[in-house]
Amino acid sequence: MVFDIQKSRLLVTQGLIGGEWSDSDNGSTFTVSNPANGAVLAEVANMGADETRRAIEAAEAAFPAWSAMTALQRSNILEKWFDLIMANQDELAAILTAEQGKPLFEAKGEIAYGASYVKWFAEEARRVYGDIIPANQPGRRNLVIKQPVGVVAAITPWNFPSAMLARKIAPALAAGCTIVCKPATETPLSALALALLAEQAGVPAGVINVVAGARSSAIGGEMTSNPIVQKVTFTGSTPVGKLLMKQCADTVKRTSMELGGNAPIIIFDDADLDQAITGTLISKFRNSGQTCICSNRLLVQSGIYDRFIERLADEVSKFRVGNGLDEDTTHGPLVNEKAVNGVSELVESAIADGARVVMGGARGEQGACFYQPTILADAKPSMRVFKEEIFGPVAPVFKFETEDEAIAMANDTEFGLASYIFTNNLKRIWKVSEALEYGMVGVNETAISSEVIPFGGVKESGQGREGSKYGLDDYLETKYICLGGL
Ligand SMILES: NC(=O)c1ccc[n+]([C@@H]2O[C@H](COP(=O)([O-])OP(=O)(O)OC[C@H]3O[C@@H](n4cnc5c(N)ncnc54)[C@H](O)[C@@H]3O)[C@@H](O)[C@H]2O)c1
Ligand SMILES: O=C[C@H](O)CS(=O)(=O)O
Repeated sequence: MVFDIQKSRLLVTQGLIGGEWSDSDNGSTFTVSNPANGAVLAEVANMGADETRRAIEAAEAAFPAWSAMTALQRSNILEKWFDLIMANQDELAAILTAEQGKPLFEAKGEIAYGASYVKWFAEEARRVYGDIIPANQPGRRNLVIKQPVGVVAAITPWNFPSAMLARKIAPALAAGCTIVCKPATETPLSALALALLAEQAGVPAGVINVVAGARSSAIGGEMTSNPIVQKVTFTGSTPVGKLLMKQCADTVKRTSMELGGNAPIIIFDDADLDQAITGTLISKFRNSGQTCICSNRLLVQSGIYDRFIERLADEVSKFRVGNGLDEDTTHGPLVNEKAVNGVSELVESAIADGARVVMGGARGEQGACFYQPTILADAKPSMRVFKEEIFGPVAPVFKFETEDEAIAMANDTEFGLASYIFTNNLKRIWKVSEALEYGMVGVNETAISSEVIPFGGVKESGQGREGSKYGLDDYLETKYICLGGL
């Protein structure tokens, strides 16, 4: 059964500032619509710099009490939040699919994935240890303690509107920080629903604040310039990430950046072809190709090139593209028409440069936000689809001859987020994994994300890690205390 989100008590259209749900100062709103059919879902409070400044001040006011709580007290509240998210998984998923478009089964998976970070950091909260360093001089003790950085600002993307936010709020609160969040303009409803459940879990007023708005640069400008904000954590495109880093420089804020990708999936002649096809379907077409770790370039060794394309086309032809709220849909729309135009332009450019359309290659007939699942053969490194993040259901397949050629092709990009290799040669696994300039390498597996691993990239894919035992470091400062005169 699919929830009617208009009847959902989790459908919130106001921002959250200092524990108060409120309209924008000037009463303006912005429209959130369903990309599958253009239906208007809600009019949401269109907040800007003034509301953001008040939210930052509310987070500052809440910080002393929240950071003074014991780790166990914060942990217990995060555990309650986890329980409430999972108890409302279906309703949250329906809201997510309605505003973002992904199929319901993927949305349910995303809700559970985001919740797993809440549970993980509820546990990690209780393990923020310090050190006692052996004295290098008599009469003193060298102590190291970890303290929360303070007020955090978080800006998140539309492609995982629930999980990307949970992946930031959970470690921030676990560390003792307070936070002001700006969800993507396309998908604010998932963020607001999460904040409502956090309030019900007992997160005190001002600890979590959410300012949604179509004036992203105004909100971001306040977040990056306000001296109260000690850290900005951003997930989104590399160009916006670079802009935010520059804006943060004037007040030397700490930043965590989860940015764009251009993942290679390298399939060697000796790969298990069934495994490689399954891995490609997941890594290329999940969320209709709108994930930061989607395989953007399929590098296939010459010996299995034709067989791989044939097998992949056979599987892709089984997709059922449509409205994510229809339970038999396997792949939904792109987030908006602008995204479809971008994907279409990249495909047309590749075709003009010699790529062969094996299947798809045109806009979907289901509606303005749909693009057909597409496979392009004879793709070349000179093409835009090799250099640019496609962010759509398009699989350009490139041929290579040797291991060294594959490594060189894979690393020929300014991005460095995820990469994948399929081979059963142990020596090759080590050589290629260590040679790839990426933050993450999947070997014979592409479903590599989880709360227990350090998610993040190198080069222009970002800095910092989310999840894992490393994930709290981004929200903690290390303080050295020299205890003398002993
Ligand atoms: N590395 C990761 O974990 C990860 C995860 C998801 C998405 N992404 C990347 O995000 C991109 C797609 O998401 P997107 O289209 O939402 O990215 P985007 O950069 O356009 O927007 C991301 C967020 O930034 C906001 N924003 C845009 N301009 C801003 C400005 N000037 N000041 C402040 N905020 C601003 C948007 O409203 C949104 O909330 C892709 O490049 C994808 O690879 C990366
Ligand atoms: O799009 C980016 C997400 O981080 C992908 S994942 O859901 O974490 O794998």
